Amino acid sequence: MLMMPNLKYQPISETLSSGVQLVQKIDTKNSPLHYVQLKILEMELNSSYEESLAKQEVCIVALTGKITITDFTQTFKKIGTRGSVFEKIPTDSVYISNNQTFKVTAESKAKVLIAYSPSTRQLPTKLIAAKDNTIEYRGKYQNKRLVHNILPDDSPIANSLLVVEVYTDGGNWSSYPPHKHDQDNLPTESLLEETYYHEMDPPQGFVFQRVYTDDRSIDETMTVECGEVVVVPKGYHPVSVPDGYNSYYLNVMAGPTRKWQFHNDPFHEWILDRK
Ligand SMILES: O=C(O)C[C@@H](O)[C@H](O)C(=O)CO
Repeated sequence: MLMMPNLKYQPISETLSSGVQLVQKIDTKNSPLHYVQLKILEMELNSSYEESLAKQEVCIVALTGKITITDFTQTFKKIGTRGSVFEKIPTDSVYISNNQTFKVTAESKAKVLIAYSPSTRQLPTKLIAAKDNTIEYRGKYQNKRLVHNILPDDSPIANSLLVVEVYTDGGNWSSYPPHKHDQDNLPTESLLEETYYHEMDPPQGFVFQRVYTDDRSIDETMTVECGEVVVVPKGYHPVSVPDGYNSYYLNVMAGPTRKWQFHNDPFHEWILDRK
């Protein structure tokens, strides 16, 4: 019998050092993913987190609060723009390439997301300022969403990582109509694994996320609560948001080629053609 992989991760609470809590950790050991890894840290004022990278690049996102990030050559002081992700304004991030050491220091209470992907080609460290995020309004009817592109596939900053924030208001659907990107078959489709870090406003809210493949070897419909992560090793991955609650999620994607070329589920693609 085929075992369905674990796709949903509840928050954890692991003290890494004084004032630094690890609240999410997705890696190749606890998930079915090979290209995407993730850590989320909750940091108290003046606490710090240091890590030496091997063959991985990172994108460090100041989800909330102010932080200083250094790779010990360049330092980006007091970056981060918001007290809550639901202020719906872009934030600052920093890209750091493989084989480097970085340190994050909290200049206020802060929540920090670190996205990882395998990398062996050194690239310059870069600040991805809030003002450099491209903002997109996608969809119509109950399929509207707001997108902040932090590391889109036309950005030359990273080797593999793609990072995007998506806001979906109550009563709407996003990552919809359902699409997938699990075939390394460009220009038709790219292979990108994906993670969803979810928050809801107000925080007692929930969303539904389905992950399914054409052959239904994966077909999971999950109730997802604030702070949880859903991983998408393959398959379609739509999200629906109940009335009264607004949804935020941050997607990290990576795969063998840094191109987001998705394939819509042909049964539901007609949704796009409505007048
Ligand atoms: O447009 C959306 O609804 C967001 C999705 O595209 C999301 O970023 C994703 O599924 C990427 O594959």
